[in-house]
Amino acid sequence: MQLGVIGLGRMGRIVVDRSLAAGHEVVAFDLSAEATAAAAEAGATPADSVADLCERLADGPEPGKRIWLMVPAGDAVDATLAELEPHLDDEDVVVDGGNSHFAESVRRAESTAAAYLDCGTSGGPASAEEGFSLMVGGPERAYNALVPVFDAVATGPDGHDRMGPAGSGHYVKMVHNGVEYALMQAYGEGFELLADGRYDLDLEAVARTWNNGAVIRSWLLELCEEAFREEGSELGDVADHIAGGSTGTWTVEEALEQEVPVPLIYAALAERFDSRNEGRFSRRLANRLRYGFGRHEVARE
Ligand SMILES: NC(=O)C1=CN([C@@H]2O[C@H](COP(=O)(O)OP(=O)(O)OC[C@H]3O[C@@H](n4cnc5c(N)ncnc54)[C@H](O)[C@@H]3O)[C@@H](O)[C@H]2O)C=CC1
Ligand SMILES: O=C(CO)[C@H](O)[C@H](O)COP(=O)(O)O
Repeated sequence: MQLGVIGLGRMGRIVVDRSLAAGHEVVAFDLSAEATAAAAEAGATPADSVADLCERLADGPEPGKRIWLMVPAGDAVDATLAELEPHLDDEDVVVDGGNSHFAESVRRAESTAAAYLDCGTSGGPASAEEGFSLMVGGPERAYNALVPVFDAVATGPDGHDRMGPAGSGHYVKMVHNGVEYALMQAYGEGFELLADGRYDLDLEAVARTWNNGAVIRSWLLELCEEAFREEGSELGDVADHIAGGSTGTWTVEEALEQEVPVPLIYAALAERFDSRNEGRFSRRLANRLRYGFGRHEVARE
């Protein structure tokens, strides 16, 4: 099958490489000429613009174009779709494999001439070898048409499925990320207690032991083991600062709208925000208020 891939960064390159390895033909484009050249070296046909990519796909053996977007979520997706639109018709399928907000995906699906698949992608760059987990939303016909590509990009046939109509793929991925936040927070709290608790522990050994048969074994726990192995039990100079947070924010916003309690996910998100604050105002105020009501000493910087 012939596939166009737009966006050849950490994730898009894996889509290219795994598709090529499965025998698909790939036409690749990135705003970065170096990224496009690197994909060409790996065996893809380079395109020098979105229009050029569409022309090269139009020459393909199967009717209709299949185009996978792996650009940053937000404006880049709309900008790419705006360039694609004059070249699209209802035989074409566009996949957005990035972390787009599900409501944006519904809007995009309604406004493009092509069949639109919103595809939540999990596994990250570490999945280059094994393949991703793909959560796909959109028309069944388009999903079925892309199955050979999904088989290649995912871990295999069990690594992808159609979740439901437009938006549902990115909706499931959004919730997946909320769960990811909560799991990271739970492991973080447990290891913090072990690090600051009664025993002088080798946390890599703890994580390794847990990863071998324990109820709480998981890939995230394997990544904890790797982090302690590479940084040490004290985590070396790793900063007390967590970036990102958009997908967790969306999960909490949606939970509020649906009136579903997600206190663990919210707590993990709040920890992220807190990590970016030096000297939390609320804590400073509480410090001062204890003097107000109890004449307790005010700690000062
Ligand atoms: N890195 C990760 O662990 C994961 C990332 N994602 C999502 O996948 C998407 C891509 O992420 P990454 O590959 O990590 O980002 P990246 O920053 O490594 O790569 C993005 C690529 O898109 C290119 N690009 C940007 N705007 C473009 C445009 N208008 N036309 C053509 N190319 C353009 C950039 O030059 C860059 O090469 C994002 O939505 C991200 O949230 C999803 C799951 C995991
Ligand atoms: O989707 C992911 C993992 O599943 C990506 O790593 C994503 O970039 C995480 O973003 P954030 O931590 O800012 O929500």
